[in-house]
Amino acid sequence: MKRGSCGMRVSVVGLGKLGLCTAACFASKGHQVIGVEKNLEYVHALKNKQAPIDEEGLPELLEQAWGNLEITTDINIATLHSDITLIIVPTPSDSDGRFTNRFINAVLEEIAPAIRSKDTYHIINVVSTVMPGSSDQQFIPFIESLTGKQVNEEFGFAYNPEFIALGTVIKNFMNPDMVLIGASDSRTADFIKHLYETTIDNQPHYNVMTLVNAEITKLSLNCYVTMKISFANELASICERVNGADIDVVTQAVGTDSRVGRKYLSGGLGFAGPCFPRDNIAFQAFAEEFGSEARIGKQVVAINHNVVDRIMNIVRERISPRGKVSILGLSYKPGTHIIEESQSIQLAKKLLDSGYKVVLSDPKALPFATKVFGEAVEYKLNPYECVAEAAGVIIMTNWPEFTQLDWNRVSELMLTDAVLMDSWRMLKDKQLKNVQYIALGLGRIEQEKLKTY
Ligand SMILES: NC(=O)C1=CN([C@@H]2O[C@H](COP(=O)(O)OP(=O)(O)OC[C@H]3O[C@@H](n4cnc5c(N)ncnc54)[C@H](O)[C@@H]3O)[C@@H](O)[C@H]2O)C=CC1
Ligand SMILES: O=C(O)[C@H]1O[C@H](OP(=O)(O)OP(=O)(O)OC[C@H]2O[C@@H](n3ccc(=O)[nH]c3=O)[C@H](O)[C@@H]2O)[C@H](O)[C@@H](O)[C@@H]1O
Repeated sequence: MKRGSCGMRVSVVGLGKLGLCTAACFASKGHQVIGVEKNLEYVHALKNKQAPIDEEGLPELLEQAWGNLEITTDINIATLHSDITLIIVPTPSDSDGRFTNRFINAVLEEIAPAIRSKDTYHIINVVSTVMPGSSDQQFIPFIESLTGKQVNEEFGFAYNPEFIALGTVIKNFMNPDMVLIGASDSRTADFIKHLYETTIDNQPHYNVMTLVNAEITKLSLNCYVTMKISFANELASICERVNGADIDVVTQAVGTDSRVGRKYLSGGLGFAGPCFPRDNIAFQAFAEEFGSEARIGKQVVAINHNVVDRIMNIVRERISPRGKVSILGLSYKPGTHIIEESQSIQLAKKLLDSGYKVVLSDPKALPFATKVFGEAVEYKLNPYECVAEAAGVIIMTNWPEFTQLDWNRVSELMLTDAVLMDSWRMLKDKQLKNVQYIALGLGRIEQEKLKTY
């Protein structure tokens, strides 16, 4: 990177799934970015112009970014040669469900000497998801004590979380619905707003507010979206009991009302992954800390857990114990290998506990599943091998690869009159022979119609 070129001077600490994409987005639009990472494997790959993580569009974006993107392990240099530091390190959940700030605090300790020595106004911008109250009660007093400097006099502080989903990180970053800026003062807020205005491709809402309101907003939005998912899943469980009912017809119509919206309203497996489940638990812990109770949140989580129980009930009703059950899809959503909180993994555990023989297939997640199950289950990359001689096949993750399978061949490979369960109704328009087809969210008459289609 040529120092002194135009653009704002930005350092990004933590070049993981979110941080690397963020650094590359800013650099690709001409900002001078210094990325700091402590994982030496990542640093080595990046210095060799390789992306160490798998994210759609990242290699191409890095090609545009390299001229403005420097990679280092030296946080001191990065802070000295930038005007704003974005902190995007993990905030794992503690056993009480609260996010821990220990990695952020470690970064604050590391950048403090450089901030202390600077005679310019430096902005510290936390992007990681944190518990409400963290900025005012912990981070700002901590920085003041480490640097001897006064917030809003000699440094600015911001909380500026992203609303992006894995697999679409770059697209979401460049085209957000909103940019959320919690800031200690207007100078800090204006700086960050300008940084986004000169980077992103659309004109989103800029929601500028106090730090604590931004912290609450981040968690609230994720909890609201999961509430929509659980609403759809509860509706799906009701539709299943009603002759002729079809969850998709209902949710698609409900979603056309602009007060509701169609996104995240598909009845299906429910939410999983590294963000939504833990955000709900953290929101409950936050409410309880302030003497309140997140009553809706508790139900959202309970309904989410119930999806696997609904599937297990159908398995127990229709497949005798010791029968072979094949699970198609293990990752928490298509396009990723991540199995954190995945309902497929929970289902496989319950099947094993109930004495079924379990075979797993997934385009990307098998190596990660082996760490969970060892030799207790069978693994088949080829879905046709996975379903052979199965008394039950359950489609869990909605990988497009599964829709494209030859389903006549699948049903021939399965035992005669075996159970085929479809969590996302991917096969509802297909002609299926010799199987008991059961789709979550479809009432009984609807299922019969499909069988004789
Ligand atoms: N991944 C996502 O799509 C989203 C993540 N978030 C939040 O962003 C934060 C980061 O998440 P991810 O990027 O997924 O985590 P990640 O684990 O993929 O990346 C974090 C990176 O920070 C590095 N790191 C930790 N301490 C460091 C230090 N002192 N100096 C330099 N590097 C350091 C780690 O080595 C790692 O590469 C979390 O709070 C997460 O909840 C929020 C929205 C979306
Ligand atoms: O705070 C975070 O870290 C991020 O968490 C989620 O991102 P992510 O977990 O990557 O994935 P999503 O694509 O949103 O999917 C989450 C889960 O919801 C499920 N889902 C989604 C949509 C739906 O209608 N139903 C449903 O069950 C998916 O199957 C998946 O398990 C949010 O979508 C991001 O806005 C947020 O920034």
